[in-house]
Amino acid sequence: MTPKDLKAIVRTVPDFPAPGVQFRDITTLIGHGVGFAAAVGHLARLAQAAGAQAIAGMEARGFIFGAAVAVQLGVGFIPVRKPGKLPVATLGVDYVLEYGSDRLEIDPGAIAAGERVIIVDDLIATGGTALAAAALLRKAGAVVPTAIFAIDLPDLGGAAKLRADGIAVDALMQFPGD
Ligand SMILES: O=P(O)(O)OC[C@H]1O[C@H](OP(=O)(O)OP(=O)(O)O)[C@H](O)[C@@H]1O
Ligand SMILES: Nc1ncnc2[nH]cnc12
Repeated sequence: MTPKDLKAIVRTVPDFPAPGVQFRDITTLIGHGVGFAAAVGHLARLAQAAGAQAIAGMEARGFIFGAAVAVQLGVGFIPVRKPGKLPVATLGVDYVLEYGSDRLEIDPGAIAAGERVIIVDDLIATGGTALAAAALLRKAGAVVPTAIFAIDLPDLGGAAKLRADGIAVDALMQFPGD
């Protein structure tokens, strides 16, 4: 299936989780066996082209795509977690979302110095989550050249912010758009 076919499977839910937000829901995409496999295949090709030595994914939706991509490439997966979940001393950062704020944490021991880590997530909106993840991974010694998303919401400016921070951005589809 092409990225355009995949876009037709993503569900849009208006006014969730707050009035005015068009929620781009991947539940319908990952529930479609052929579509999910195709999405992971496209993301894995992009991550391989970026020279992935490891994949990092953000809890929770980033785990779905990131872990699948890591398995497909035969590289390790680094979980970027919501607060209080990791059983070791963590590196953490607070960040702002399209509809709230949160905190991300990683185990710094999960990253080898100079390792080329590619970020994979379901969606980029304001870029707050991906920038926070990149900052954490870099602090732990990783090189973060590229971030890859199933969905980009370019009007919210996240991809542009990542590029300004020196991170290449790839996505399978954009909303709104063709
Ligand atoms: O570019 P941003 O404005 O930071 O938004 C994108 C992030 O928002 C969503 O996660 P969310 O924090 O809603 O958590 P979830 O994966 O647990 O649903 C999505 O999965 C991205 O990680
Ligand atoms: N509009 C949106 N749809 C789905 N997930 C999101 N995360 C941040 N903004 C989002």
